[in-house]
Amino acid sequence: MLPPGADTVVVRHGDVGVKSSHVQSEMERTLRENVAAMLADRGVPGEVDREWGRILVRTPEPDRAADAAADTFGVVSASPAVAAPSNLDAITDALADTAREHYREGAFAVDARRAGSHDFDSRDVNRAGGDAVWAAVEDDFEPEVDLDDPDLTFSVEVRDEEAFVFLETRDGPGGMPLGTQKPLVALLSGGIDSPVAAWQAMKRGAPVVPLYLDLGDYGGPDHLARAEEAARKLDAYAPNRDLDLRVAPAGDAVGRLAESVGRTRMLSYRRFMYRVAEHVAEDAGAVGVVTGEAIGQKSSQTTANLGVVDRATHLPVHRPLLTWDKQEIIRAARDIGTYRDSTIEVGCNRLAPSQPLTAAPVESVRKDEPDDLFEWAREVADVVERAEVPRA
Ligand SMILES: Nc1ncnc2c1ncn2[C@@H]1O[C@H](COP(=O)(O)OP(=O)(O)OP(=O)(O)O)[C@@H](O)[C@H]1O
Repeated sequence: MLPPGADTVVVRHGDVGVKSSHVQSEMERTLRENVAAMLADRGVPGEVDREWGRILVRTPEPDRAADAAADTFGVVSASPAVAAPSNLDAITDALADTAREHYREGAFAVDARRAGSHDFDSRDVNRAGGDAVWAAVEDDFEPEVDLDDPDLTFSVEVRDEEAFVFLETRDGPGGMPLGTQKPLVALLSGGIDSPVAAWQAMKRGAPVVPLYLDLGDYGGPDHLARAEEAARKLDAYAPNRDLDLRVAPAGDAVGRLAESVGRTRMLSYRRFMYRVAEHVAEDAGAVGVVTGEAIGQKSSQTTANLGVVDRATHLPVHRPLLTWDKQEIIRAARDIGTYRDSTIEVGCNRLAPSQPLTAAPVESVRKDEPDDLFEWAREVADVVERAEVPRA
């Protein structure tokens, strides 16, 4: 619900506020750029300013602008609002106009916050605002005040020169502005988990370089399409970043592993995958790898085996979903829009041996895997290609 004459979106951010003033200022600058990029990507007109620990979007389309802001990493919430001069008369006028437009029944409250120097305080705004709302509607119905559980809350934020009146607060993803961390290579498969993991890393400010290993005969024709679709969905959260999917042709290497390695095959495959990711990271200036692995989800993801596969790379392997249950992951995938209903036959399943080891000693994994496994990884990384992902 928008107040009449709504012309601004008040955007709040969270973690940014706990940094030193220099870091905070940098982060706010990045957030401002990202909100502006999100608006531009969606064709929403607006000017984005930074003021007193808030981002303000001045826009003729506050509804769409609030949605765009609420999809931007680092944003805690966004409220489409009408701006008024910060004096009691102007604020109560805006509240009365808003009440006439939207207050039809039930109980209401006025919830004011104030910062800066004024000759009134927030209790004065609550009192005068409450009277104004009451007077605006009392000829039509009997208004009621309920400060604990109102049906409609008239919110007011008063700052030095301006005040903002709004009725709703849309939740953003929270986290930190994208670009405030160094990038990570996101291993993106055609599955449900890896896009959620990449999104989580992005939410904490790290841009991702999406990497897909094309498993050739061990994959499936729609795996690549799935990975591309996931990259496209992620790209919609980061319009000013390069989220083209990088595709590594790993079919030959995987075929050779299938022929030559037994019960530890999946671990060698994953060690190979991390090595490819490491080389791609070096080329892209990324400082780590992010995957959708979770403890115990597969035999290669036991606590013991995660340790074995980590030894293949000097880069940290980040696993945001490490402790998540599948249902939580599915819920998150639905929320962020990367969930695909139909399950695919995963290439890894075709590659998996019938009796994989759940706690393989790293020495025996190394002994059984081809000596030149990591050379294959280098060769594959050298011919990685970009699949340009058309915008969503
Ligand atoms: N072909 C691939 N290309 C890139 N990354 C992959 C590939 N296969 C697996 N991964 C990475 O390894 C992680 C664990 O692999 P696993 O076999 O459990 O994935 P999956 O079930 O195919 O897909 P997901 O984990 O995305 O649901 C994935 O979350 C992903 O980060």
